[in-house]
Amino acid sequence: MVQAEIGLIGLGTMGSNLALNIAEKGHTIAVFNRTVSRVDEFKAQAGALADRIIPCHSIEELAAAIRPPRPIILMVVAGKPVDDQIAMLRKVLSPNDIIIDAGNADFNDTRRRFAELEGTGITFIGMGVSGGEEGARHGPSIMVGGTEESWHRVEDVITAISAKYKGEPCAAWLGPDGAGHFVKTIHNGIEYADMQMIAEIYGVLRDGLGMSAKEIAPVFAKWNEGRLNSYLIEITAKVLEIDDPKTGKPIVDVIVDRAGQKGTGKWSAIEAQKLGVPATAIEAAVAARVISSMKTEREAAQKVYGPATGNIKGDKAKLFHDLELALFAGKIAAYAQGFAVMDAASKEFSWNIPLATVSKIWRAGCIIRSQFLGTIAEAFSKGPVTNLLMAPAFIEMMKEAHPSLRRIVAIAAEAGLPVPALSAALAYFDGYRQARGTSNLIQAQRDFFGAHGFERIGEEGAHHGPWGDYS
Ligand SMILES: NC(=O)C1=CN([C@@H]2O[C@H](COP(=O)(O)OP(=O)(O)OC[C@H]3O[C@@H](n4cnc5c(N)ncnc54)[C@H](OP(=O)(O)O)[C@@H]3O)[C@@H](O)[C@H]2O)C=CC1
Ligand SMILES: O=C(CO)[C@H](O)[C@H](O)COP(=O)(O)O
Repeated sequence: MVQAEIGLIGLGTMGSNLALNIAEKGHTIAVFNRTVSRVDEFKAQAGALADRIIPCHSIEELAAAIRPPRPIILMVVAGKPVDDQIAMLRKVLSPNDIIIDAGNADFNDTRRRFAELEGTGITFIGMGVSGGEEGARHGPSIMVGGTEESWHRVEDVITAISAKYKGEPCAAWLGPDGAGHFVKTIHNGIEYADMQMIAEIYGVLRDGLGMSAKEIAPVFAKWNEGRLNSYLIEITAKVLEIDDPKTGKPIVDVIVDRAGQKGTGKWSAIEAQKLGVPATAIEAAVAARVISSMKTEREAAQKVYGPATGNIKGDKAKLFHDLELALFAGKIAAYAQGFAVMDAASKEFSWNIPLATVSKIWRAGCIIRSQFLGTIAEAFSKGPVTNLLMAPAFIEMMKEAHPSLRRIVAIAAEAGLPVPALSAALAYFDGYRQARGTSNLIQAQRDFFGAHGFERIGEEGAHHGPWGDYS
């Protein structure tokens, strides 16, 4: 009987494409899916690659079809399904076999799974995969967490299936236990911020300037040729061009303005808060998706307060230039936040995440791939970076772009158009570059009502204010 070199459980969007990608790279792969009928259907649709696919109708059959030590990829919905599959696998696997959770997992779950599998002889890898359907099929960006030894055991196949940036594989070992899934989570947090800021600019163009989807599409297409060049800007231009076959209207105009979310954005915001790192653009993007889901309440509130005034006036050429730079400045702030969160987590969990490598493996394959990530990679390659806002290349870019961000946030506020992620990015930048902020007043308030104490300028130790006569 032909023995597969690798196995995969979960033939959904990502799993089926990843399995085809693996088969295409010359590996025989055994596959299993909860809904068992999908397994034969998948082989039947695999065309020329079908010979390298072994369909398995039970977990026992899957284990028997793979040559030990067995590497098995899980590509199922996050949470309990992953635990259920691991529990099933534990009954049929042997010491030295490797379970690779390639879904989007909460890194806290990944850490727990590492602990639960310790001592069983089974190796566990938590692996983030990004690139959507197309990436999984032809080359995703892959973020691996686990022991370095376990990485070397799967390195050949993982690098073979990954995207390549100028020949370099977009796959890397990023540290032990939850490091890979943490980095994938923050990738998605940044993805949320990127997408939200693009949507906010679209809102200014649509509701502030009254432009149609067809008129907005070339604006993004043009921006894609410059500093904003990225997969998300590219697909935004494409999406805005496409018509709905049912109505003939632009497809975006028939889609309900309620965004879904599966958890990674929220996990990013939660972990940033836990680590004490401001990730306000990411948080704003998560909150914006939540507000978007409150459609009925929003409709009622618009009746009470009226719609945004919109109707932005002024020099169009100057406005478009400001919009492009505002998006760029917001992007710099959001990435600065995301990388700061990863840096803090790396220190907190002693992961030693190579941030230069992270930016390098995000240059191709993943959803946030962009020209900009090349500049980030260069900044990290030159040495430690406290915050991207302080890296020389970014100082220049931010100096040029932040006045535009300021103007766009002001114009949008005046017109009543919500730009929460761009506003958060601007406030973060303004807070970060302000040598004397306003927390002296907060310290005074805290000491007044709770005797919490404060530091005095130029003096050591804790101090209290002369509140006695006033309280
Ligand atoms: N779609 C994307 O762009 C990306 C997704 N991911 C992540 O990849 C993973 C898979 O996503 P995707 O392929 O999009 O999802 P799909 O919904 O297309 O497929 C989900 C898969 O999970 C299986 N599954 C669901 N519930 C269970 C369960 N209780 N027990 C066993 N198997 C179960 C499904 O089996 P069945 O056929 O029986 O329902 C199916 O094979 C997720 O973690 C997702 O977050 C990561 C990067 C990109
Ligand atoms: O990981 C991904 C992309 O990188 C997935 O597409 C994920 O589902 C996106 O998150 P959400 O569904 O919450 O928008």
